[in-house]
Amino acid sequence: MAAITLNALAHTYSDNPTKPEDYAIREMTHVWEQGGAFALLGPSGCGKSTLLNIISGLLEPSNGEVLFDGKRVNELKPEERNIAQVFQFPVVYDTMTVFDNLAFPLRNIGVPEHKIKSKVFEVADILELSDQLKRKAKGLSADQKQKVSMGRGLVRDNVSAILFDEPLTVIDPQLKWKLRRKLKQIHEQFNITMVYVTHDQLEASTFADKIAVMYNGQIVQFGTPRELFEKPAHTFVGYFIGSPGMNFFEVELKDTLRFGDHEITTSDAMLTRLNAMQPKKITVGIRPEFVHVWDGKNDDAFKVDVDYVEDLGTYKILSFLFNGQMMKARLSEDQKVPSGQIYVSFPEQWTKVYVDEYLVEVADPVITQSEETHHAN
Ligand SMILES: Nc1ncnc2c1ncn2[C@@H]1O[C@H](COP(=O)(O)OP(=O)(O)OP(=O)(O)O)[C@@H](O)[C@H]1O
Repeated sequence: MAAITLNALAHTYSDNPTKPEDYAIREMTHVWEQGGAFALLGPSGCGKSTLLNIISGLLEPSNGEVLFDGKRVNELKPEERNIAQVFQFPVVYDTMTVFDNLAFPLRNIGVPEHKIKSKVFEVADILELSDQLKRKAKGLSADQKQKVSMGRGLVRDNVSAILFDEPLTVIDPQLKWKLRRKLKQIHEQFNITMVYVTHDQLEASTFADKIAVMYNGQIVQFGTPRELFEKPAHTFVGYFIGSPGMNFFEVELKDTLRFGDHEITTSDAMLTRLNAMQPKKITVGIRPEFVHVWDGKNDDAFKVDVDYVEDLGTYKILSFLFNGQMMKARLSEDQKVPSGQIYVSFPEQWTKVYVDEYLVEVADPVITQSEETHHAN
């Protein structure tokens, strides 16, 4: 088991890289702590597989270091890194039995046969493969084959980490949740560092304690599913996480934040910070879940036009035009379905401000004891 550190790591497939876009992995420093269950989440082509292959040693990075428990492993071959990797498509030897498939990594390193037997039985039991051990792998279903692939990673005692590269792609939807639960159980039982690559936010948040969101070769946020939802550190996280994603609109800084004729409420501390930054582009984001839709007229709220309401069973998505821009609000099942002109507001706590796509944060105002007493009264 190991902590995996990526130190000033970068990778390009180009022979002559000249600009950031030439890099599949842009320089990053990142730590996967020992024993954690992590997900690496991002759209197709953002660099997930490249990063995983660098960790496992299948690919040599152009720059930077990979460290396991603080020890540089760049020069170690994949088989010397004690990393198990489970790919999209199961890697099994069809002509061998399930037992022999599971025993393979142990036989390779000369483990005595009696030890192999007990280890294979233990892992087969966890993966619910005990009654399949004598079968040839060829006849197994895709999910059983994928379990054998995972099992091959788990039989070795000294495995530092298990890397999963979209392991459920070929699994039937109704079996996916079962395998996912199994992975979670294995993580709890073995306390192994696990990194799970996916482009599916549901898969990421059901598996991982912490998710690294990757975009254009960079990890733009590393946080719990809740942090990614409540406090997206980058506009891409706001857009990619959530269904539908965050509403964004570009504002101007003129004493206050303005979107057309509308003033967007924000703190004085935020305005001071923004004035100091002199940003070229300021974007405001609010999640549909946090847009407040008023039942009736409210002079403190924005007057907007309803475009349409989509009924999704247990909730509804209201689309409305705000200063000519389409935005969305999530309505609960029992909420009245509005039409025509309605009033919405954006609670300040959930209204996030981004400069150059990154979240701008200001410290919460310090409340002194006397103020607290005053508020309490
Ligand atoms: N062998 C290669 N040679 C050249 N470019 C490559 C190679 N492998 C990947 N790339 C490029 O590097 C970038 C990152 O690809 P990578 O496969 O790591 O992304 P990914 O997030 O895993 O995508 P996917 O989910 O589609 O597998 C992409 O632009 C891709 O085209």
